[in-house]
Amino acid sequence: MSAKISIFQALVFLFYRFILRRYRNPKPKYQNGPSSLLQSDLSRHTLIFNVEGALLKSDSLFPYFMLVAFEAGGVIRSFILFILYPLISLMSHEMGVKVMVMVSFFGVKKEGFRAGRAVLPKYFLEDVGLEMFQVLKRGGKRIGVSDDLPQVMIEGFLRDYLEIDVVVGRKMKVVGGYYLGIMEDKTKHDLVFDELVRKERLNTGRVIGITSFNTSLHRYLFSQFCQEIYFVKKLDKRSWQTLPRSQYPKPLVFHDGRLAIKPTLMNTLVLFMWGPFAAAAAAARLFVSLCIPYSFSIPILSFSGCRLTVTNDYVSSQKPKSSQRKGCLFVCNHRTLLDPLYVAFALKKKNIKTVTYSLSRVSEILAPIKTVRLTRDRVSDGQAMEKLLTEGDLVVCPEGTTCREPYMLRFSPLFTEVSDIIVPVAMTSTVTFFYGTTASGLKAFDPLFFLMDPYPTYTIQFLDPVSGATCQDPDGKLKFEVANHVQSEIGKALDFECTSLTRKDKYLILAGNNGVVKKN
Ligand SMILES: O=P(O)(O)OC[C@H](O)CO
Repeated sequence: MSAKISIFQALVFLFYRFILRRYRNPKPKYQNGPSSLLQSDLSRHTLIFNVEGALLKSDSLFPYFMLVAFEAGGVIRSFILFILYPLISLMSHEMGVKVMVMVSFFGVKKEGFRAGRAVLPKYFLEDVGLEMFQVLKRGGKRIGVSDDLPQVMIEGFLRDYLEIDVVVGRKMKVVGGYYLGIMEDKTKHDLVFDELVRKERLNTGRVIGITSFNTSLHRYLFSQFCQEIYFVKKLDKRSWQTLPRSQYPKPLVFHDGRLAIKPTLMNTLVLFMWGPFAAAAAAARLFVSLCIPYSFSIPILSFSGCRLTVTNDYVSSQKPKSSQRKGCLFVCNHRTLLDPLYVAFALKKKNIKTVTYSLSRVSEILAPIKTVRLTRDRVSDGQAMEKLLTEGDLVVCPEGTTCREPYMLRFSPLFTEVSDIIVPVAMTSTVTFFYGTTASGLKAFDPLFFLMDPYPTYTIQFLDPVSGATCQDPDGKLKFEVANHVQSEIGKALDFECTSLTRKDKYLILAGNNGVVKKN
């Protein structure tokens, strides 16, 4: 009998152990760096990683909150965040984050908040550690969790650009459509995370956690549900390389925001110190370019920091006889609204005209060359361009909108029908502090921001002329072929990738509208 009981007891014990193993959390295996995962097959595993602790290389969240403060709140708000930083750095990590969230988000309209999708992805991508990215790429399912960053700041970057399946950031409290500047309670956040990981555990059974030593909350939660936990040390991060642009899962073609520099503490200090000089520089440069003849203004502007390099000068004698009666049609890729003006500088000609689409009234008034608005009606726009060509040289940017990155948007083919000779112009423009373009901001400030930069730089390359599509084109294909050819010639000259993206695509991503400008 006693033998029978002991067999029964052993069976119960075995069963109990089986149940325990299956349904209770086994002790997780703690590992040091996640690099050993590079050798394992993770395709059936779920990887849960801490965004700020294990994916981003930098230790400071200040630049990201500064971007929100500057782009969504304005200069004064960003200045407040900057002067509060010494105090913030004396606070506990949690309190510091709370203050940064409050300063950057308080009173910002939820509906109009686009920085998370349009501005931050560029800066987050430039901060991703290559080693960690390679580990994540191997995972079957990837879950990104943040203990400190609001969901609205990380969701766009993680989902749209890194293709992370689930993102769990901190939710923000909203009253009357405006952010209160307070994140939801941590315990609520923990519950969401807890629930998610529990489900994941039941679905896949194999959950690996990757976090850092600093995130106490996730250390506890990760240990509850993950079979293996990997810890990233600050020292590991320092040796990580940055994810190169060529390995971005989705290319970063468009981004918005005025700041062209990551606002680290030091960069922000420099930006605020440059502020008063920036306003003076913009005013002086504007005056010089409007009121002084090119022969004098060009050297003065270059002395003030505006740089223009013309490679492969355009020789007007290249112009063939057939177009002698007309002006020359210059077709360029579009970097800023000042492209046509820089073509005029390069040619040292003031009598040059351009057609525009979404130029603000202020920019039209300030423009030292004649600008004519397009209507997006093929016939009347074509006639307007032909008329302008009879008056002299014309600059056209057929992308219809600017692009900051090394990509070119689709070339609208209308320009091919108005001239039998086209001069492609390859342009690049670089800035140090401020972008002179915007999709969702005030376009009237575009030229000012460009001129406020310490070294606004342009490089212009005149390419060999190509024939237009003014001759017989029965099936209407020629104009597209010519437009694509001009695009690819410019692309080759600049080493830019040609895309079929349009103005509409850009505005949908950055501003949530289709980029159509209201007639006024
Ligand atoms: O970048 P966008 O859309 O403001 O385009 C600027 C162009 O100069 C419009 O004609």
